[in-house]
Amino acid sequence: MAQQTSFPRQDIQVLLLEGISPRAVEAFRSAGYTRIEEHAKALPQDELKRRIAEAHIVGLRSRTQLTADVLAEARKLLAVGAFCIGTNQIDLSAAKALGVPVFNAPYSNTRSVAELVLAEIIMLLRGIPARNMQCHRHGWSKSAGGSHEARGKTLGIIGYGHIGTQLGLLAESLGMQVLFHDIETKLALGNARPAADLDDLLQRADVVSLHVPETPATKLMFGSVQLQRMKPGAHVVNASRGTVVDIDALAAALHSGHVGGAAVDVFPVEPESNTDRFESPLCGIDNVLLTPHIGGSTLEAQDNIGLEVAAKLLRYSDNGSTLSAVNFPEVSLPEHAGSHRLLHIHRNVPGVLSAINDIFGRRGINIDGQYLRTDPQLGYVVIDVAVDSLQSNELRNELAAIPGTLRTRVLF
Ligand SMILES: NC(=O)C1=CN([C@@H]2O[C@H](COP(=O)(O)OP(=O)(O)OC[C@H]3O[C@@H](n4cnc5c(N)ncnc54)[C@H](O)[C@@H]3O)[C@@H](O)[C@H]2O)C=CC1
Ligand SMILES: O=C(O)CCC(=O)C(=O)O
Repeated sequence: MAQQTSFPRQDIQVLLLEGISPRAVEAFRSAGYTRIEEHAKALPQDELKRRIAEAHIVGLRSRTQLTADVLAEARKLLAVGAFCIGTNQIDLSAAKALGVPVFNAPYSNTRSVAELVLAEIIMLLRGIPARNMQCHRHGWSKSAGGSHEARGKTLGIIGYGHIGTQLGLLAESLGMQVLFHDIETKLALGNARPAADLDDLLQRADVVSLHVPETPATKLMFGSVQLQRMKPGAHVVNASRGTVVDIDALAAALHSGHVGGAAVDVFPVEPESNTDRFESPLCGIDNVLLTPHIGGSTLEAQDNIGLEVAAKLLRYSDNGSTLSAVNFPEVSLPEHAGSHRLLHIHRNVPGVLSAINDIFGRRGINIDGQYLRTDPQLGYVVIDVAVDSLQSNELRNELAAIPGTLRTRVLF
């Protein structure tokens, strides 16, 4: 049976996990949403299943694993907000098959990551991680050995998207030469140049920085073969995803001295909470800067993300708009003052649209506005009609009975 979910805002349960910015909470409250449950960290999977069963809107960051298994429990779920850039922690296809759009913040922490990486590049080129450790151990090694200016060095960026391009511009302002490699053809900003291929980049870069998403193609894309192709003594930065780099191979290349240093923010296995122990083969290697997945963790970025993703969730919940959803046909909708708005999400099979229109035709109801977007799997139809609440509920019941329907909703 298709899900039917239409109710007042104060009945909508919002579940916010992983310490999402108070700006998001304020946004929900000022829009009239009062049932907001906040958690400072990710929930264990069993607890998550119990909590998500009650939730209409879920907000998470990178730790919560929204698997198909968990989503199967989410019977009331309307939408998911990833309060970050990456959405690899969410089974997007499973969410889509349930008729649940997922929204994220594709730019709000871009600058924070780029700034951190830029700082790390300077630190690595100066050999600061090891010198810092020596001083902590009461050592003193005042020497220029292995210490270099960033000016004139070559930065190789793998994944020239939002973060990669920002980083490239910042690095150029230091006088670095920027080379990049991407699977897509990208407009080179500033004086950046595309490398002939990944090997070409690896052979020429003094620092290699990874900025690709986690996909099947990027999993372990950076292993012993790629590390060996790097210039001896060159540095590696990974602030993308922990699965992209073979961390054991990186540890071996650091121990052998072939890689000069590394800065790593993301790990194949990350602690679930700040009280859990962090383990990595990179622990204890002096010339490695380790950070606890905080590339995007600045107050500025978190506030911006809180506002951006909350606004997208509210717009979908109040207005039906799916603009910038990452797994859903995108519909940008006007306001619907004076009419009831019926939302119909269905599997994209033949006959659904004519079945929808038949319902209104049979009842002699004039449609004020109709919006339709489909992709190969899913159809999303929005219908504005000037009817009363009784009629809109009857219409919704009829719409929900159409074969292939996933979810229906009425917005008043
Ligand atoms: N450490 C942290 O706290 C943060 C980490 N991230 C990670 O950084 C990643 C990149 O973020 P954005 O730049 O905003 O993403 P983006 O989507 O703008 O850029 C990614 C680029 O990688 C390219 N790409 C994809 N597969 C590739 C491959 N196999 N080889 C070469 N290039 C490939 C894409 O074509 C695209 O240009 C995110 O997906 C996320 O996983 C993002 C924000 C914060
Ligand atoms: O801040 C977070 O929890 C995750 C940041 C991140 O990795 C992302 O935005 O993709």
